[in-house]
Amino acid sequence: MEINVTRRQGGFLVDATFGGPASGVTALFGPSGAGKTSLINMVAGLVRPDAGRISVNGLCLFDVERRINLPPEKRRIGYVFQDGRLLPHLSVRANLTYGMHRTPAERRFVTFDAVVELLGIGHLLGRRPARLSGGEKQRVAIGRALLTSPAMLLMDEPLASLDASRKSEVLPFIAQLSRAYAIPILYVSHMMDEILNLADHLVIMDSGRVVASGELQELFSKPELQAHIGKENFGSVISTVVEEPLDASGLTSLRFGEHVLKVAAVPAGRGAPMRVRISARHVAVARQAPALTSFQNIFSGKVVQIGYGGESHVDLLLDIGCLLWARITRKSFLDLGLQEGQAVFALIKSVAVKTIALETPPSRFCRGSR
Ligand SMILES: Nc1ncnc2c1ncn2[C@@H]1O[C@H](COP(=O)(O)OP(=O)(O)OP(=O)(O)O)[C@@H](O)[C@H]1O
Repeated sequence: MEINVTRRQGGFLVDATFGGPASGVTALFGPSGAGKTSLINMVAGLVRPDAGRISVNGLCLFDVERRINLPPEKRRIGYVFQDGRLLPHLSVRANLTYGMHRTPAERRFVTFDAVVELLGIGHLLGRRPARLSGGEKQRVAIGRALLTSPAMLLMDEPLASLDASRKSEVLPFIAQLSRAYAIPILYVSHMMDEILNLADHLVIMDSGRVVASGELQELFSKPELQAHIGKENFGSVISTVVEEPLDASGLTSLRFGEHVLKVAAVPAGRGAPMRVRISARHVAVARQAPALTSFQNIFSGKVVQIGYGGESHVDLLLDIGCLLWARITRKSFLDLGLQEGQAVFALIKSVAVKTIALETPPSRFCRGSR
C-alpha cells in the first residue's frame, strides 16, 4: 500500500504520505479532525486528491501525473461506514448479495455461506435492517463489503456507534476477518484499545499529516509519540505465544524470546499467539531481586535509556531480552541511583498485564485465491 496525497479542503490541508503492508490490518489513528476520513475517502475514490499517488497491491488507483483516477466501482474496495448504511427496504440477505452480484463470478473469492458463518448472521437473513441491533447491523455491513470480494477493505470507525458490549461482540469478527481472507484492511479509529486488538501496522495522523507509520509494537513504545498515543496508553507491546494455558498456580505462561511471562489465566490453546500490553505504570524496578514478593514476573535486565518523564516521575527503557518501559517516581529513581547501563530487575504483576489473543487464520473461509 503506497499513499502519497495532498488535498486542500476549505482551510484544512491533508498532506499524507505512508506505506504499509498489503496484508493484515493497518490502523489509521488520530484525534477527531486529523483527516482520517478524508484520507480513506481518497483511497476509496469518493474524494479526489489535488496531487499525489495511491496504489494498493500493485494496482494504481490514482496518479495525478499519469492522469489515473479509477472510479470507486473499479477500485475493488469494500467500505464499512460508522453507521452501517444498510439499504432499509431490503432484507439482510438482499443487502448482503447487493454488491456480490456486481462482482463478476470469476473474480469472487468470498462465498455467501462462508461470510454468513464467519459473521454469525444466518438467523438474520430474512429481517429488515430496522429490526437489527447496532452490532448486528455492523456485522451485516461488514458482510456486505466482504461479499464484493474486494482487494482491500476500508473501515471508518465501524464500532463507533456501538456501546461497549456490542463492540466486544463485533471486534472478534473483524479480527478474524483480516486473518481469514488475505485482504488488507485500513481501519480508522481513535480508540487505542481497538487498535491493539486488531492492527499489525499503525499510522498516526494529526492535523492532516502522518506523524508516524510503522509496525505497531515498535511505534507504540516510542516516547516521542506519547503525546499522540495518549499518556495513559504509554507502555510496551510484546508478542508472545502461549506456552502453558493453565499452570499449577492457575496462571497462563506466555513465552517471548528466552523468557516466560506469567499472566492471569486466559482461555487460549498452547501455541496461540498473544499480544500483551504492559503499561509503564505497572512495571516496578529493583536493584536486587526481591526474595519474598507478590510479583510473579521478575526479569533481569539493564537500563538502556532514561526518559524525562514529568516532574514527579521518570520513564525508563529497560532491556530484558525485549524492550520494556517502566515509569517510576522521581523519588524512587533518585533513591535507587539509577543510571544508563545499570543492571536492574523489572517486576511485573501478572494481573496488570493486558492480554490480547491473536488467533490463527481459519483458512476454511477462503475459497480459491484471488
Ligand atoms: N468537504 C470538506 N470541505 C471542507 N472541509 C472539510 C471537508 N471535509 C472535511 N473537512 C475538514 O477536514 C478536517 C478533517 O476532517 P476528517 O473528517 O477527515 O477528520 P477525521 O480525522 O476523520 O475526524 P473524526 O475522527 O472526527 O471523524 C476537518 O477539519 C473537517 O472540518
